Formats: sequence, structure tokens, C-alpha cells
Amino acid sequence: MPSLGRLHLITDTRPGRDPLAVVRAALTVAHANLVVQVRVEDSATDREAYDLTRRVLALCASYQATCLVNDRLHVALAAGAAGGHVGADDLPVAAARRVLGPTGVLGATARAPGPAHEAVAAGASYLGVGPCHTTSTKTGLPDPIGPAGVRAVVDAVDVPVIAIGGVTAARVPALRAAGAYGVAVVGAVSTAADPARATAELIEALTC
Ligand SMILES: Cc1ncc(COP(=O)(O)OP(=O)(O)O)c(N)n1
Ligand SMILES: Cc1ncsc1CCOP(=O)(O)O
Ligand SMILES: [Mg+2]
Repeated sequence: MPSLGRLHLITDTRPGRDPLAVVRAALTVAHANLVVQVRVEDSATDREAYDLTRRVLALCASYQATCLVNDRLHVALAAGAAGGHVGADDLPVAAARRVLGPTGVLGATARAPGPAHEAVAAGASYLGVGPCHTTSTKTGLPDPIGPAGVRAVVDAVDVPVIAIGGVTAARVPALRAAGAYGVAVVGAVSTAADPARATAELIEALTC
């Protein structure tokens, strides 16, 4: 597998957002450092998820950036994405690995060392770990684990750890110090007045 990008931009498809404009802006700054994860609302149809993924893939191709699909691995495969991301309500990691095959990029959500170890043993290529901080993007999450919680997972696995949840450029140094390989964001880029600038600040914090 080529090296994983360090900035994961998760599409924001809430009403009033323009996910493709945000992805376009982020790509002009982050290039191949960007992983775009296509995440749609649960109420979206597979056709909508597929169409958005195809459009994101077309944008990513010009920058050699990676495109993954959240939850819906059949959409990932049908659209030609590099892989997908699963959590507790999705296919189990071992089943997801069978769907994607040995070379697909497979992310799994984990919040603690035990489940993290199990996810890697079952075939996860990377882990999404959080929520690290309070987020308003997703409801129903457990309490934030903070950088110390990230460190506990990092110490338990040998795959890249992507910190998620309330991540901002200002919070990246502490997450990197805790061993995070990269970060995943929705709001920090999607709700920024200038998404390209917000992306640049995140990349700077991730690579300095
Ligand atoms: C990089 C990354 N980490 C965690 C998640 C969350 O996945 P999940 O727990 O399945 O929740 P939903 O995103 O499906 O609501 C993620 N998507 N990406
Ligand atoms: C999908 C998801 N899973 C844990 S936090 C989160 C949302 C992260 O969004 P933001 O970067 O706006 O906090
Ligand atoms: Mg999920």
C-alpha cells in the first residue's frame, strides 16, 4: 500500500454544505497528503453516495490523492475508491477485509487499546481514534479521550492512528506528540471561511 495521507478530510453533506467545493479547495493545497473520505448522511441513497464518490475520485485523480468511502464498502468497490472505513455499526473488520480484498485500504474506528488490537488483527490498515475532543458534527458519541487516549491506542498497535473529533490545527501538536500519524476532520475545513487556508494550517501542523 502506498503511504497513507496524513490529513483525512471527511465530506460534510449536511444541508447547506458544498462538499465538492471544499474537497476541491483542500486538494489544491494538500495534494497527495490528502485522503478524502466520502461520508454521506444515513438517509442518503446508495446512488447519491456513488455519484458523490465518483465526483470526488475525479478530483482526487489530478493530485494522486486517496479516496475512501465511509460505511458503504459496496459503493467503494463499485466507484473504484481505494478502500473504506468501518465502525461499530458497520461490517465487522474481518468481513470488511474480505469485501475489500487484501490490497484495499481499510480503516476501523477504535477508542481503546483492546478493540484497537483486535481491529488490526482482523485486517485494519489504519485506525480512526476518537472522539479526541468535543465535536458538534456527530451526536451520540462517548466522552472525548484526549491525547492521552490516543497515546494508549498508539502504544497498542503498529498501524497508523488517525485522530478524529474536534480536531483543529491548534490541537494537532498535542495529538502528534501522543503518536498520532494524522488527523481526520470535518468542521475544521468544511465550516472554515477559507477551506484552502484551513487545510494549509492543518498540513503545516502535521508536517512541521
Ligand atoms: C478516520 C475516521 N475515524 C472514525 C470514523 C467514525 O466511523 P464510525 O465510528 O463508523 O462512525 P460514522 O462515521 O460511520 O458515523 C470515521 N468515519 N473516520
Ligand atoms: C464521524 C466522527 N466520528 C467521531 S468524531 C466524528 C466527527 C468529526 O467531525 P469534526 O472534525 O467536525 O469534529
Ligand atoms: Mg460507520
